[in-house]
Amino acid sequence: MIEATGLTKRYGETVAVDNLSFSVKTGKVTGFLGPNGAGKSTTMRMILGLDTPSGGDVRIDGQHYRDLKRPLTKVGALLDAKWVHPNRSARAHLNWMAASNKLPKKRVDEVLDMVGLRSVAGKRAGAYSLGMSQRLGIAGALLGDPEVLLFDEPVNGLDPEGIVWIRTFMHKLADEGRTVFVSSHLLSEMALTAEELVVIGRGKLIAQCTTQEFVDRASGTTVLVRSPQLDALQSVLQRQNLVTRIEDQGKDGMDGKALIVEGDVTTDLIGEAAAAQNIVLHELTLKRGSLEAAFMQMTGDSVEYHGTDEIAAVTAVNAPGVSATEVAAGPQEDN
Ligand SMILES: Nc1ncnc2c1ncn2[C@@H]1O[C@H](COP(=O)(O)OP(=O)(O)OP(=O)(O)O)[C@@H](O)[C@H]1O
Repeated sequence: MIEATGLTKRYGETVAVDNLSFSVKTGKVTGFLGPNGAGKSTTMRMILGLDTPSGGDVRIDGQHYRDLKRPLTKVGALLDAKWVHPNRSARAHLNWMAASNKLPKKRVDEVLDMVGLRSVAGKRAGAYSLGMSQRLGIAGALLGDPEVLLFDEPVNGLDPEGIVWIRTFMHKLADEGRTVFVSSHLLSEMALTAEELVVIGRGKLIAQCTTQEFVDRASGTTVLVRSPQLDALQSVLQRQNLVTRIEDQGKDGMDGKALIVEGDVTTDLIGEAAAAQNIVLHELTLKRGSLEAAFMQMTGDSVEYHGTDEIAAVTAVNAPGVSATEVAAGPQEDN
């Protein structure tokens, strides 16, 4: 478990991380999301004791990184995949890491097997592709068999096969009961990889919740209905105070009119309302928002212009019954 409380980092006038509090749970993959310059790398560096906080605190299972007796056996990290001497082989690099951290040499072959690099372990690391370098970085992070793993943008620049490999590997690590904290810009990838999210903007917390909650709260769900009696159905639903609109989604000259029902409605409710009036339905589909849409909404204007009120927004986003639209919109400004 990683726990940050009021974590702050200033670089001169720049507040890179601003009173940030969050926790990262054991046995799950937690995604760390935020626009460019949001403060993700700075936060990770503070977790690892590479930067000193200007204020607040971050602990790993109750301890500061600097107080860990054998840090690599507790926390493994991949911050920069190219942080390897280019003339060293992968095996020599890992042997050096193992020796300098008093870890058993046999562990080197184990981690090489885990990341699938054993057959190329004698090659110069400088000749590795980005995907191979990422695997080597992950092997280094796993060397001490740590409970906590931090990965900064591990899928950046990888091809689809590499991305799927990393995703599957992270799930495996979490299933083994480890704490996996991973930052990424690739939101659709995070939607598949992370069960939990910590979302920040301009150094401040925007949301901490499950990925599904984030998407649902920020972009909500709508229901799409196709029916030969759309107008009649729309009248029925409007009488129930539901917000509806008719969209033409037709292609190639086909009539593609569909009724879109907004808000937190269920397909059950609409199906039953239609049945009660003997209205025929051809399609009834629940449409969930995407992580991209939710992210844009949550980190857009609210971050840019309403930064000082985000802590209130976070409290609100975690409160039941508060719509994410209200949260994302933030307080009204008096102009
Ligand atoms: N050593 C430093 N000196 C001065 N400013 C810094 C330093 N490191 C980071 N910053 C600033 O702090 C802010 C947060 O940077 P950080 O790299 O942590 O963000 P990030 O979320 O990781 O961004 P990205 O996704 O673009 O890597 C930025 O405004 C950055 O310019």
